[in-house]
This record gives sequence, C-alpha cells and structure tokens, in this order.
Amino acid sequence: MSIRLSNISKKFGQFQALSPLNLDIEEGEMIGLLGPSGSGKTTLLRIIAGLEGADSGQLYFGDRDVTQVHVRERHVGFVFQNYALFRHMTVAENVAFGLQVMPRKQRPTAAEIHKRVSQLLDTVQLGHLAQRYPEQLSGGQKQRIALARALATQPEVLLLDEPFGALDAKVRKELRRWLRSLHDELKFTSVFVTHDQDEALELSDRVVVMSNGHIEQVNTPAELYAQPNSRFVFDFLGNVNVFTAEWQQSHWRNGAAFLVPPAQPQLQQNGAVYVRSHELALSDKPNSQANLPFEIVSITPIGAEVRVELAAHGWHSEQLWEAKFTHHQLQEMGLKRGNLVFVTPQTGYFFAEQGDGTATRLNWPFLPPGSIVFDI
Ligand SMILES: Nc1ncnc2c1ncn2[C@@H]1O[C@H](COP(=O)(O)OP(=O)(O)OP(=O)(O)O)[C@@H](O)[C@H]1O
Repeated sequence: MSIRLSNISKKFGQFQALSPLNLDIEEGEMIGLLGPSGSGKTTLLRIIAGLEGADSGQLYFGDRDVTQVHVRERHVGFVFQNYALFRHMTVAENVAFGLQVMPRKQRPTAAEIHKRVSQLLDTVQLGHLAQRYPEQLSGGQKQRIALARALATQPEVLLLDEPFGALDAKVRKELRRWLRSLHDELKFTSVFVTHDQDEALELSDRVVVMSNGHIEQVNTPAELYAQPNSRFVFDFLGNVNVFTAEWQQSHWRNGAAFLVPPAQPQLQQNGAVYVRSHELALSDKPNSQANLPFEIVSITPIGAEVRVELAAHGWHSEQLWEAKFTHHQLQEMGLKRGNLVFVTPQTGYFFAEQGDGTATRLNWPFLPPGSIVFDI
C-alpha cells in the first residue's frame, strides 16, 4: 500500500508541531523517520495511523483518501516502544487479540485464528512460548510478540514508534535484521520512528530526516551520506570536523592554517568546510593543498578502528577534530599523543557564509582517497 501525505500540518495550541509537509511512500517501502527529540516524528506517525488528526492537508493510502477515516478502518499495524502487551493474556492470546475483536462478519473462525496465530509465532520464531505470559518474556521476545500481534490482521501498513528503543544494543541489532528480513518476506509498507542514525541507515530504504516540524531531506541512506543538503543533515548523520575560514586570494584561511579548494569560482568566498573523520589523511608536514596543524590529544581503539582526537594548533576550531583509521594504518604512521600532525582532507563539503544553506562537494583531484601524503 503506498502512502501519500499532501500539505499535512499540525499545531498543539500555539505550537507548530508539523509545518505543512509532503511525502510519498511507495508500496513495500521501509521508511525511517529520523530526527532529534521534539522534531515531530511521532506526531507524523500518529497522523498516518489515525491516532491524531491533521489540521490541514490530505492523507492517501493508495488512491483512497483516508484523511477522515477512523483509526480502526485504516488497517494499520502499530508497534510501540513499550511493548504494550496485555499482561493477563498468554502470548498466543495476545497475538490473537486483533482477530478476536474483528466484527463478526470479518472475523475468521476459531480454527483459522488458531492456525494464523501459530503461523505468526513461527514467523517470529517464538512458537515454543505460546502459553507464556508477557512477564515471563525478555524484552526482545516481548517486542517480537508485539510485532506478531500487529501483523495478525494482515495490515498493509506497519507503523513502529521507536520499536527497539528499550532494548540493549545487541538485541536491538538482532531485531533490526530480523525486522528487515520479515519486511522483505511479507512486503508490507513500513514507517518507523527512530532517533538512532545507525538504525535509520541500516533499516530504511529511504530516510526522512526531520527537524523542528519539517522535513530536511528524504533520500536513500547512501545518497544522504554522499549528498547531505544542509548543515543540519550533515551534523545529524555522524561526526564531522569543521574548518571555518575566510577567503584570501587563493585559499581559505583561519589563523596559521590554510586550505586550497579545488578550482571552482563559487568556492572563492568565506564559509565552512566540513570533513568526515574517514575522509582525511595525516602527515608530518603540510603540503600545497593543506596546512592544517593539530596536536594529537588522544588515540583510542574502538573495535576495528582507532579514533584519533586532534586539537587545532595555531588556529581556531570550536571543537576537537576526529580522525579514524584502521589499526594497521595507525601503526604505519607511528603516531603518539602530543605529536604535531597535519591534516589533508580528501573530500569535504563547503557551506558558503552567504549561501542558501546547501553544500558544494569538494574533491581534491590530486589526492586520491586512501593516500597518506607525507610531503608536497
Ligand atoms: N498532545 C500534545 N500536546 C502538546 N504538545 C505536543 C503533544 N504531542 C506532541 N507535542 C509536542 O510536539 C512536538 C513534537 O513531538 P513529537 O512527539 O512528534 O516529537 P518526536 O520527534 O517524536 O520526539 P521524541 O523523539 O522525543 O519522541 C514536541 O515539542 C512535543 O512536545
């Protein structure tokens, strides 16, 4: 079932929780609503579900205008963060609930309900727990049962509000993979809310990045990463290093530091260069492209990578910079805390001070990614 939001807005009193927004979700797509707390994700999800009415606009499921349709008639499955299972019912009874309360004419027979419940419990791989009560389940098991219950009535749209928010990191990861494969198998359309970037990027076909009640950008995870269209999206999708600079004749300058941009006239102005921690090289000398001196503040192994924290030396940066390398790369460089090093960005993004908020992608042609340059 495709979903279309046209000009949807919502106020709570004087507070504009959602500015008029448009969004098209394709049939079978899995969409992540990603944004900081208070950005309007849950409100948007509740409007799609019919738990909240919009102040303006239209909502379509396929060709059907469901703007005024009651939540019960929308045929959506809903999964909340806090499981919301019925405590006095067994697992099997919880899963059967949505079917039991269907109007008599639509309700399957008792035998059919029984069959469907056991199929669903097999799908979520918890058939052996059918007779348990929710309090006898782990958090991850409860959430799988909540999913089975939401899927029992065979909704074409599944809405999930921080479904794995209450679970620990390992279970979260497992359930994410499992939800994605279930989605691919059953082909329902899913919209889920999260403020976890990894979750959004790993699970979604497309991510909707929200801030302050509006949509900042909608795109596939790969495209969002490659082409963030605002500083907000850039900042929100991972750690980033910023070089704030003044344009001086042939380069961007900040104190003793400078950076030469690729030769494009629109770059020749004041602004900020954003550089990701994976997209830079360290060397013991400056070169013709970059003179960005830093002192190494810390070197911390994190899983397969090593994070190097860097303090600007002889120029001003609001925050420490961060560089990430493999253990092998770092060993080859032989760096220590307190060393003076020079950063050479390999790719980056430029936001002009007087610009419209969109970024120009920077590729320095004479330094292929992965190269470590030690001299000019
Ligand atoms: N029923 C309500 N009455 C008044 N204000 C509300 C109501 N529901 C939400 N809001 C406000 O609307 C804004 C958006 O809330 P919403 O729950 O959609 O954000 P969110 O992005 O889901 O945040 P979180 O990640 O914290 O759940 C918030 O500022 C919130 O305080």
